[in-house]
Amino acid sequence: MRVAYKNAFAFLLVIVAYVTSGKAALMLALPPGYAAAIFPPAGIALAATFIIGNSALPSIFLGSFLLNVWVAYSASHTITAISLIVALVIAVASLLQAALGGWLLRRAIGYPAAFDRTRDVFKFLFLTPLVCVMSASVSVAGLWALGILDVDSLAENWLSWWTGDSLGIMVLLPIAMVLFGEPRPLWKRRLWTVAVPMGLVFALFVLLFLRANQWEQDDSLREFRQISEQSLSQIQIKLDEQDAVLAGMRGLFVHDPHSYVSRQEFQRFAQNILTRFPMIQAFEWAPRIDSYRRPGFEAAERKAIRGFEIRDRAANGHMVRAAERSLYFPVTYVEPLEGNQPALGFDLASTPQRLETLEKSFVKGVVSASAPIILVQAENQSGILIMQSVQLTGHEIGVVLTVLKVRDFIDRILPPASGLLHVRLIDDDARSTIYDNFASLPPKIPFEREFEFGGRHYRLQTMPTAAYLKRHRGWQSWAVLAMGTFGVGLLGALLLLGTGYTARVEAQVQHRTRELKESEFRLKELFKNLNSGVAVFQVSPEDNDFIITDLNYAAERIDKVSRKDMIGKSVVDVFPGIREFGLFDVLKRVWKSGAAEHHPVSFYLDGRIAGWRENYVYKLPNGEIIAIYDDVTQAKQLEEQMRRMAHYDTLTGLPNRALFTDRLQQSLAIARRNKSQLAVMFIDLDHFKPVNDTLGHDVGDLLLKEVAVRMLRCVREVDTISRIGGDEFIVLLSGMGKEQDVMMVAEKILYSLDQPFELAGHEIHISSSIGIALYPAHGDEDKSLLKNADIAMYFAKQSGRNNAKLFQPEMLKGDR
Ligand SMILES: Nc1nc2c(ncn2[C@@H]2O[C@H](COP(=O)(O)OP(=O)(O)OP(=O)(O)O)[C@@H](O)[C@H]2O)c(=O)[nH]1
Repeated sequence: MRVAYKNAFAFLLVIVAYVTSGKAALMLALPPGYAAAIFPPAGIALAATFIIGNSALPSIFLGSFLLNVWVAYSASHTITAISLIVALVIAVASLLQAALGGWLLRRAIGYPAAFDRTRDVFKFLFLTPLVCVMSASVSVAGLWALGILDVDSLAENWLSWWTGDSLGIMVLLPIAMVLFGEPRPLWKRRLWTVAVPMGLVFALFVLLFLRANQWEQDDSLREFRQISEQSLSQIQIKLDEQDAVLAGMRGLFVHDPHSYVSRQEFQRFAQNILTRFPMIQAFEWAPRIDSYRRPGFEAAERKAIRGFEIRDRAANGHMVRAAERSLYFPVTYVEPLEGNQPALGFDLASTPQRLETLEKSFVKGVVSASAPIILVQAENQSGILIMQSVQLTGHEIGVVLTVLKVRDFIDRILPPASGLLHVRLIDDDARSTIYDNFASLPPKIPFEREFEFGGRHYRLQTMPTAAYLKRHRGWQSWAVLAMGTFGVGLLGALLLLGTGYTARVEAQVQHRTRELKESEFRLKELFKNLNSGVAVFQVSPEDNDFIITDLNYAAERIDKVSRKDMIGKSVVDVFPGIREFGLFDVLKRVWKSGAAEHHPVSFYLDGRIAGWRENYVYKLPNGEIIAIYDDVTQAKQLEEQMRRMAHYDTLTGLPNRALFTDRLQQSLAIARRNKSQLAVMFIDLDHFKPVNDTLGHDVGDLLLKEVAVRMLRCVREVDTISRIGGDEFIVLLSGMGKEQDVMMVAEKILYSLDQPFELAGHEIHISSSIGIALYPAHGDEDKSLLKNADIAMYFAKQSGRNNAKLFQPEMLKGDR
């Protein structure tokens, strides 16, 4: 329902816009012909097929047809078959052009169309004149075939048709797009930036055109007015001559010595004048005859003219013997007789118009003209009688008159250039047109003059003929409008490009802004939720400090600070330790060089990791310095623990066997090079098991730890003691070669461990057995030395415990 309503609206709109804009444009057209400088309907039609598609074609056809019927009707006030055919031909041409144009534009540019790229606008400007070849060619050919246009004017008409259509499209299509085109948002915005400026400039050019056209028409009608004035004065001169002629004739009658002018005298006089005034149809003399004189008068005249009698015209038009009246004015003399015979004997008093003229001429005594009458001697055109009363001696009176056949009279006296104008002569008193060769009815009569003759009021109207207008056609105003319209079209193209470019840039800016916002949002979220601390710095104005400009939540958490207390503060003020940890130098270096740096900061308590931070410092393109940092203390502590577990005994903290072996091998390598000696001790606690068994494993552990402490006191720092399992320890005494020295250390250990231990409220007694092997005497590598020390320890156990035994090679044999 909505769609149907919309379609019906579009259908009607196209027709109404087509017809009204077309009529307006043709009013601007140069007469004669169809040369409208701009023909907006062509633009409306193309816009309709471009925007709506081929479904707009019926309304275009109908619009064009109605427009052309209207145009034909307003020129002639009738609708003829030929004007319908002309309208049909032009409608078909318009339809073909709109279909072709719409199809071409949709193919070349596509729809919806933004017209925002130079390429598209050029396509539009190029295709428009090409498409307009269609209607101009079909229409002009059709008008020629129908005989409306002659061959000579074909080129001129084609050109103006084509120009009008092209300019109509160039101006109207952008405006139609602004009003109805897609994409709507873009075209809507172009109302003020494209349509209004184009409309204003176009209106300006139309005003200029109208002004120029006015001047041009005034100019071109100057000759027409001159010829019209000439024609008027010619008519007046010729009429005034009638006056003179009749005065002469009257003189003939008045001054005749016998007071009687014979038929021969009249004939001689009249013939003389007729040769000088050929446009006079007849000269006549009509005396007044009272009814009592009628028989005598008729009898006398019959002597000269056979069958003469006073006559008048019957209702059927035939001349009959006049009825009895008190007086008559019978036409008695007529010159030339030939062609005027029916007038002989005709009673001028028998018709009201003639009688009225007679009376006027007698009353006023001057020449009087009759209203247009149908002559008795020439029924095919109207005539005028011009009468002059004559008073003869005595009571005799009569009239002399000339008879003018109006058409012949005017045709003869109009100037030679009169082919350039149409003339109409009106008898204002009788309200009747007595001469008319107007071809059509102009809306306004361009030349009109009133004049008086013979006591009557006449009006002369003229208008230029088609031939005149063709000769005087001025192209300046047409050129003004055509060039102006072309300029408006180009202006439109430029405005389209400009606004299209702006719209495209705006769209890009919007797109970029959205992308930036999204990216900023992501960064903000990252900044907020990142587990690492992020601090942003700016170098202080003096270049010697850094000001904190931002901190994230993680930084607040790690440094146990709040953002609002930090932002805007100097980094040195807030973190005094930053210089000490070298971080301040890092900030300075990164700020100067721009190269990112990784800077770990750690500090220890009791030889153990107490804090550890990993700092990554970068310089941002805007000069800001950003530090990303993590508190990795826990991870580092865990790492440290793991490392210790790999090399140390977890209970006593002594090196384990792996670390001991490594150190022993290193010491052996040094001893080999230095040709020095070293000693390895194997120590096993005596009676340790009962401690575990009686006091518990925990006390056993405490004892083992205390044993380690005591043993460490018995050796030098360079020596290594290792617990290798249970209650077994091994000792490396590097750089120690003399037996006595080694034995002294062994004794120290034996003594130290033999002392009672006070542990968890218990006094515990243990002792130890020690086996000793020396390098190079008892082995030259770690395994053999440890094995031999173990064997020696076995012997120490065997010999009653709490003693130390030096390895002896004999221990390998024999009983252990
Ligand atoms: N508390 C404790 N006991 C351990 C640990 N490792 C081993 N032991 C125990 O230590 C004892 C060592 O055994 P032995 O050396 O045979 O016992 P001993 O009483 O010292 O015997 P002799 O060396 O022959 O005097 C065993 O009972 C083990 O269970 C430990 O880490 N802590």
